[in-house]
Amino acid sequence: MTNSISRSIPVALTIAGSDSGGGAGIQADLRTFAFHCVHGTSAITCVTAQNTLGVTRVDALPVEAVIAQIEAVRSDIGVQAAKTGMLLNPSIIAAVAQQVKDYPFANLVVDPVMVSRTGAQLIDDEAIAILREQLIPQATLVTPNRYEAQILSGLLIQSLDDMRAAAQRIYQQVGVPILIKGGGLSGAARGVDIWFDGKRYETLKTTTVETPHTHGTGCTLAAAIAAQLALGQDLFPAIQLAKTYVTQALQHALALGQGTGPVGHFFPLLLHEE
Ligand SMILES: Nc1ncnc2c1ncn2[C@@H]1O[C@H](COP(=O)(O)OP(=O)(O)O)[C@@H](O)[C@H]1O
Ligand SMILES: Cc1ncc(COP(=O)(O)O)c(N)n1
Repeated sequence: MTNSISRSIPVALTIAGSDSGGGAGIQADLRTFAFHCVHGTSAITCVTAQNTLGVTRVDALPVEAVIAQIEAVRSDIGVQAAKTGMLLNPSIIAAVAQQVKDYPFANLVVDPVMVSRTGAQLIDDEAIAILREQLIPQATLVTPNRYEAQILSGLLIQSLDDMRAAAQRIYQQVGVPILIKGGGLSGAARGVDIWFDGKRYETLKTTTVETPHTHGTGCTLAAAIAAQLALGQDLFPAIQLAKTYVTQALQHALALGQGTGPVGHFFPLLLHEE
C-alpha cells in the first residue's frame, strides 16, 4: 500500500529576470503559476538588485546558461505554455528567439519588457529591434504596456482610441494578437486594456484599483494568461480570466517597502486576516 498520490499537472515556463524584492519577474510569475495550480518552471535571464524604490543593479546571465535552462525543462519536463519577460540584451533575445524557432512552444506569451512604469527605457534600441523582428512574430500573444506600445507603434498613446490605433499598427508589423495594457494611463482609462487580433477589438475593463502598490502587474497578467493557456483555455477567455486575477491581486496589494509595493498574488490566503 502506498500513501503517496502522483498526479499529472500542466507545466508553464517563465523566461525572465529575477527581482530580489519579490514583486515582479520570475518571483511574480512562479507565484502566479502556483495560484493557478500549474507547475512553474523557469529560465532566469538576469538578476536584478531591486526593491520597491527601483533597480540598483542588473547582471545578465551568459546566453548559454539561459538556453541550457530552457532546454533542460523542455527536453524532460515538457511545457504547455511559456512566457517571456525581461530578456535584457540583444544576444539573449536572439538566442531565445532561435530556440523558440527550433522548438516551438504550444503557447507563447511575450511580455515585451522594455520600459518601466515610470517611462524609463530598460533595454537598448538594438534589443528592441530584435524583439520586434525575431521574437514577437512567433508569439501567441504580445502584451506591451502603454510605453512599450508607443515604441512598437511609433504612436503617442493618451486614450483608448490611441491604444486601438497602436494595436492595429503593431498587428500590421508582427501579425500576432496583441493586448495593450492600460495601467499606465490616467483617469477612466487607467486599468483598461485593448485587445486586437487582426479582426476584432475588445475592451477589457474591470475596476480601477486606487492603490500605489502596482509592482509586478504586467508580469502577473502575462503569467496568468500563460497559466490559463497551459490549463487548456482558448486565448481570449484566458485573457479575461487573467485580467480578473490581476485585478483581485491589485485589490489585495501589499504595502511593503517605501515605494511601490507588489500585488497580492495569494490573496485568498490573506482574507482571513482582514
Ligand atoms: N490601478 C489599476 N487598476 C486596475 N487595473 C490595473 C491598474 N494598474 C494596472 N492594472 C492592470 O494590470 C495589468 C498590467 O498592466 P500595466 O500595469 O499597464 O503593465 P506593466 O506592469 O507592464 O506596465 C493590466 O491588465 C492593467 O489594466
Ligand atoms: C526582473 C523584472 N522583470 C520585469 C519587471 C517589470 O515589472 P512590471 O510587471 O511591474 O512591469 C521588473 N520590474 N523586474
